[in-house]
Amino acid sequence: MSAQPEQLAREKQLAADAALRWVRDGMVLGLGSGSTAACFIVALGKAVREQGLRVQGTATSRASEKLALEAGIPLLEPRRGLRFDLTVDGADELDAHLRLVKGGGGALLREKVLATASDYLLIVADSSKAVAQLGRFPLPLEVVPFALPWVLDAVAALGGAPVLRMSKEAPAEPVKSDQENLLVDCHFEVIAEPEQLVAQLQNIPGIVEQGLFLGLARAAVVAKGESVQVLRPGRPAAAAGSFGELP
Ligand SMILES: O=C[C@H](O)[C@H](O)[C@H](O)COP(=O)(O)O
Repeated sequence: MSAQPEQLAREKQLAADAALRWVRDGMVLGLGSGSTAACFIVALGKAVREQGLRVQGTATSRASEKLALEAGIPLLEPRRGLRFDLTVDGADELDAHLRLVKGGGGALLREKVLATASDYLLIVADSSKAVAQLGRFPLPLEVVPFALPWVLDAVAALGGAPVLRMSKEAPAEPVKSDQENLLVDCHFEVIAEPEQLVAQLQNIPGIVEQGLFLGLARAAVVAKGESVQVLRPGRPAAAAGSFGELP
């Protein structure tokens, strides 16, 4: 039976709180997007305000930037040479190799930029995100508006049943990313060969970024019920309390 929304909310909080163990004084952090990353930003802000933790960060979305400012976390603008000791971010799906599907909240481009500029990407997730095989969650793409018709044709030819993401508040309007691009959700159902799919998507002009994150995550903190596990690519899960190597 799948977990109830209240249980998943509790698991997000547990994973986010556990992720604080990766943070060290003086770190430069990438701040992820979505509801689980939001729990982390709030918890981090509390540590900054109440325990004098000194960190700086850059956010992967306007929403996370606003949240971080409200939480009292000093923010850094993008600049040449800026790297992150640690980025903490959520995921829509993760497998045993810590291959990820991201972008359910539309922040995949900035998320991939920061993940790539980070020495350590830590994923925080509730139990619903850990899957045996990627693909049930529709794969998000960020697409330049002019290229949309051809991108839809090309993704359909790959078997991805593309759907333009529409606004929930204004159903006639497409969702725009922070870069004013469109978002397309591709229903593959099963992504058997993620590396091959990435290569195919990278060949389609007009796709600014796609939501498969391969070889980027170093660890994932996944909460299930009241227990928290740490997953590392291809290695057995470690229980909370034996967090193993830190960044
Ligand atoms: O674009 C959004 C991000 O990739 C999120 O990290 C992802 O959608 C997971 O979000 P949530 O923690 O709300 O499930």
